[in-house]
Formats: sequence, C-alpha cells, structure tokens
Amino acid sequence: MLSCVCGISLYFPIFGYLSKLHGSYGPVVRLWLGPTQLLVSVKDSSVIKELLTKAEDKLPLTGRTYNLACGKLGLFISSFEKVKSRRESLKLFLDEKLSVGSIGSSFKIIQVVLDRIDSIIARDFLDCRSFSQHMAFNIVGSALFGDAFFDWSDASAYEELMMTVAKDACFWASYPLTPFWKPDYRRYRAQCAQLKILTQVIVTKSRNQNGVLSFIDHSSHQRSERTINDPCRGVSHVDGVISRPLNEAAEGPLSSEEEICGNIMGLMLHGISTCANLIGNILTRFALYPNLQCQLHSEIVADCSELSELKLDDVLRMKFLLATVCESARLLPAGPLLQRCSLQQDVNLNSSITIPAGAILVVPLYLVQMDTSTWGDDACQFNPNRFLEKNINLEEILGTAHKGSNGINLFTNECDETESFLPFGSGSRACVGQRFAILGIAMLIASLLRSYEVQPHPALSKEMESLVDSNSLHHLPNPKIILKRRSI
Ligand code: HEM
Repeated sequence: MLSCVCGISLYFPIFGYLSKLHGSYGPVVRLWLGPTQLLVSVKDSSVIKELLTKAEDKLPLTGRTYNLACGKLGLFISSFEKVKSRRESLKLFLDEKLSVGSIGSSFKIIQVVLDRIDSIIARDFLDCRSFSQHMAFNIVGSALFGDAFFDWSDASAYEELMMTVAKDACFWASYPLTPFWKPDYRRYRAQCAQLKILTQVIVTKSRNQNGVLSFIDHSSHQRSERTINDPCRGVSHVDGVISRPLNEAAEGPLSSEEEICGNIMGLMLHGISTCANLIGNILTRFALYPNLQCQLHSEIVADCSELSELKLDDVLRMKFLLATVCESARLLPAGPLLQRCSLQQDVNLNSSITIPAGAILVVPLYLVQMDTSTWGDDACQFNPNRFLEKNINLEEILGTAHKGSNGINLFTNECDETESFLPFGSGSRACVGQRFAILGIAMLIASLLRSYEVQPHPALSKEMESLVDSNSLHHLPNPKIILKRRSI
C-alpha cells in the first residue's frame, strides 16, 4: 500500500499531500488554501456518500472549462439547479439506448470499425492510445447521432479537433483573466469555434436523416415497442426513433440551438476522453497479461456462439468481462480527486460537521479505491475476481435495473455496499453515462477478443515485461499493439 501511494504521489503531488494529512488527522481533513478558501477532503466511505449527495454543485472552474470550450451549455456546469433536468432526460435517453432490442444498433458501430481494422492491421501495428480514442469516439458519437454518424465525411476531422480541444480545455480555463492577447489562446478559441460548426453540421445531419420517423411521438416505451416489433423496419429505424430523445435530452424544455450544440460538445469531450482512457488501460493489460485475455476469451466463447451476433444479453452474462472493466476503472479513475461544492448553502453532515458554502470539497479517489480495509491487502493489484466475490456486489456496482436473460438483476438502484467504488462518482452529480460506458466498453472488448488476440509489438515486449509486476500500472505506457486475427 505504501509503495503504491508513494508511486502515485510522484504524479499527483496533491494526492500525496492529502494522503499524509489523512494519515495524521483521520478521514475528514480541513485545509485553509487562503484566508477565504477552505478545502475539505473526505476519505471515510459513509461520509463520502452523504457528502456527494448533499453537495450538489461542481467547482466553478469545471463549469468555466466546459463553457470556454463549448459555449452555453446545460450539463457539466457548476450549478446543480441548472443541470438537473438535462441530467434526467439524458439518463432516459441513454437507458433507452441500452434497452433490450436497441442494443444491437447502439453498438453496431463497433463491428463497423472493427471491420475497417483488418485493412489497417494488415500493414503494421496500432498505437494503443489512438485506437482507444477512435473506438471511444465512435461509440459515443454513434450513440448520440445514430446512423448519421456512420457515413459522415468530416468524422476524422471532428475527432482530431475534439481531442485537441479536450487536451487544452483545462489549461485555458484556469486563467483567471482571459488571455486574449496570447496567440495560442486565440488559436484554441478558433478550434473551439470550428468544433462548434462541425457539431452543428452533424446535429443537423442526424436530425434530417432521422426526421422521417418524427411522426412517432408517443411515450418512449411505446416508441421502442412499436419499432422493435415491426420487422419491416431496419436497425437504422430503431436508431432514428431513439435519436428523437437525443434532442429532448440535449434540448430540455427551453433550449436554444446554441445550448443543444454545447451540451453535445460537452458530452463528446467528456465521454470520449474518459472512455478512451479506460479502453486503453484494458488493452494495455491484455498486452501485459496474455492469461487475462485467454480467460476472457473462454468466457466470451462460452456465452456467445461463434456465428451469432453479439448481444447485450450475452455481455450481461459475461461476469468476468464486466468485472475486468470495473476493476480497470477502479485502478484508473478519471482524475485523482472527485470535486464538489455547495455554492449557496452550508452542508451539514450527520457526523455533525458543518461545511461552509463555497468550500472546495474533494474525495481523494486513489486513497478510497485503494484502501486496504475495503479492498483487501491486494488493493493496489489488478484482480477482477474481487468483483465476483460475495462481499463486493458486481450487480450493485453496475447500478440501475436491467435484467439480463439469465434472470439475474445485474443492475439495481440500491448500491449500499459500493460507496468505495467511485470512478464514476456518486450522488447528485454522479456520471450519467456509467452504465452506458461500462456496457459499451464491455461490448467492444467482447467483439474485439472474439476475433483478435492483442499482442504487444515485439520491439516493446522487453520494456513491457519490466512493468508486469510493478505498481506503476496506473500510469500504463502507450504500447504499440498488434491485433492478430484468431484462427477459427
Ligand atoms: C469510462 C467512462 C466514464 C467515466 C470514468 C466517467 C466519469 C465521470 C465522473 C467521475 C463524473 C463526475 C461524477 C461526480 O462528480 O460524482 C462524471 C459525470 C458525468 N458523466 Fe461521465 N464518465 C464516463 C463516461 C461517460 C459517458 C459515455 C457519458 C455520456 C455520453 C457521460 C456523461 C456524464 C455526465 C452527463 C456527467 C454529469 C454532468 C453533470 O452533472 O453536470 N460519462 N463522469
């Protein structure tokens, strides 16, 4: 545990510092950053749950980052009041994407992209980071824009621009005064403007392409049933139907066109970078641990026959696969700290602690997710089996009701035992895309391993070997990987 904490502290000085403070002062640490700025770090899992539910706002810097990149938007910004309704409609939209029947179309992009890979891998190797980013881009993009995304000629330019903006967004937002005199800043703003134009293009294309189905405006439940039960309608029609709620999700009741674009840009920026990180992390583990791949491949073969199309129900049966995705997310949270604040009111915790309005509240994710008292002595090690053991409930961790064909209710709303699993946050601002991301990534991994074996590029094998037993796995390298087609 100690070596792990020290290793991480090299990368995240704030995390190392908080680790020391928690060691000396216990699970709740208060730290004055300046005469008027209090930081409160919480490490105790029961207090965390309460804190993340009661402190509903995000730090103003988060909102500024998204505003600067995306313009006006109604998601990801600081005030909970302003994001509440958008969060709810987005959740409905994503749930519908994952409803039985529409799943095939939601993730059919995976097969489309994998089919294209054959031509690339015939040449040489893949760069793990770019491949993960490309897959994440396609999964999130096709979920939001439906079939219109598949044949969009500007998709590559959009992906490249999206990643450039994502990389620089925090940096430029951190300036207290807009540095408009800096040429780099002006270039960044021009890139954001270009990104917005392309977003508008794909939103319009998506609307036009799916507009033929706009006659269906019953409740979402009726809509799905009608379409799915109608064999005359192709898969793209299912996508068309569920892209209508996209507008509802992004628009809410009173949105302007600018806000719709902003929300979609925000979702793309967040969804792609987080999903790409997790996919890249899992692929790198495959290159490092061939046995992990073998175990997953056996499960995939056992749960889905070779010739049939992979379905959500199949993936829901693949518990070791789902556990692998969760375990990778546990070891690689999107950032070292979850951050919150309460802009207007003090937060009163049951433990009789009062936190003043405006204080910066943080949860040091690495400390919580690698706490040996919760996760065991091997907390720093990669061990998907921990999610299959009795004391950690995978079904609860995956959240919200969704019945697989095995009858197991894999997703329930009650997650009492899961306060220490926080890669997607928790409480009032928890990630709305958690279930979509876990299942989308599981779907991708299952599709990939069915046909390919992931191998490190021979030139890198030696370097990778030295990493296998080290704790530096949280900062995995970006290996060149080879996808070798499996012989049938
Ligand atoms: C591996 C993938 C992902 C990870 C690790 C991740 C992680 C997170 C985290 C840590 C938060 C903040 C939670 C908190 O403060 O409690 C968050 C918020 C959010 N995420 Fe994700 N996320 C992922 C994918 C996605 C996807 C694919 C979508 C949707 C397409 C999405 C939509 C959102 C939204 C809408 C919010 C909340 C925004 C708000 O309340 O303002 N996420 N995510």
